[in-house]
Amino acid sequence: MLSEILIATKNVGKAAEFKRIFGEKGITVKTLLDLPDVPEIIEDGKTFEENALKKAQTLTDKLNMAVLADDSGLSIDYLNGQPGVYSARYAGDHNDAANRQKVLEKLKGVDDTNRGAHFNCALVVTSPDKKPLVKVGIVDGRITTSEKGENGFGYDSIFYYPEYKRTFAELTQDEKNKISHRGRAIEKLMESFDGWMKN
Ligand SMILES: O=P(O)(O)OP(=O)(O)OP(=O)(O)OC[C@H]1O[C@@H](n2cnc3c(O)ncnc32)[C@H](O)[C@@H]1O
Ligand SMILES: [Mg+2]
Repeated sequence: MLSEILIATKNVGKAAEFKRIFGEKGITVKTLLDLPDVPEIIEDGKTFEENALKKAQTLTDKLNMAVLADDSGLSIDYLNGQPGVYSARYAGDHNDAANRQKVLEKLKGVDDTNRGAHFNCALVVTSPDKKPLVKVGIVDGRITTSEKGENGFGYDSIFYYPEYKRTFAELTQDEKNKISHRGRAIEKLMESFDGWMKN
């Protein structure tokens, strides 16, 4: 059984979600926030899967251990899938508040039926001499006209989840993890993880 995993992320919000989900399974999570000397990995892939693979494989090769990477983002129908893989840097530097404002600005005056959006998450685990394990998760919602809620991170306060009639930033961490793109991808990952590790 897995007892500790390194997650190739510097994102505090993601790290918190992974810690909670894996913690419940008795798995300790380390992230790049615990390893400040690891150099920046350039995310130049065209898909979430490509980027996640690059983040995980680079660290597996460097550290010779199993690594999980998450690449995720928001795809907006009205913007033909943007910001997509550019979600982190949509408004320039990685600035969550500026990114949200840019989305709200781009959708100004667009009616409710055309505000559909999706959070995507690609998870890749790599380990020395193994084929990578890849799982994806997606959740559908729509973009609000203003920010609502204080929880979560990134685009959560402008992502409305109709089933719960709240934005992701109005959900508790447990509510979000049950239905989020990341929560769904982790669930799928856990189903195959032990078998993959043994192979
Ligand atoms: O690459 P790492 O170090 O993991 O951290 P990052 O923040 O750069 O992460 P990504 O490259 O995957 O970019 C993801 C973007 O999508 C946003 N995002 C991803 N998951 C989210 C979630 O659950 N809620 C809100 N925003 C999310 C996040 O804020 C980033 O702007
Ligand atoms: Mg990134």
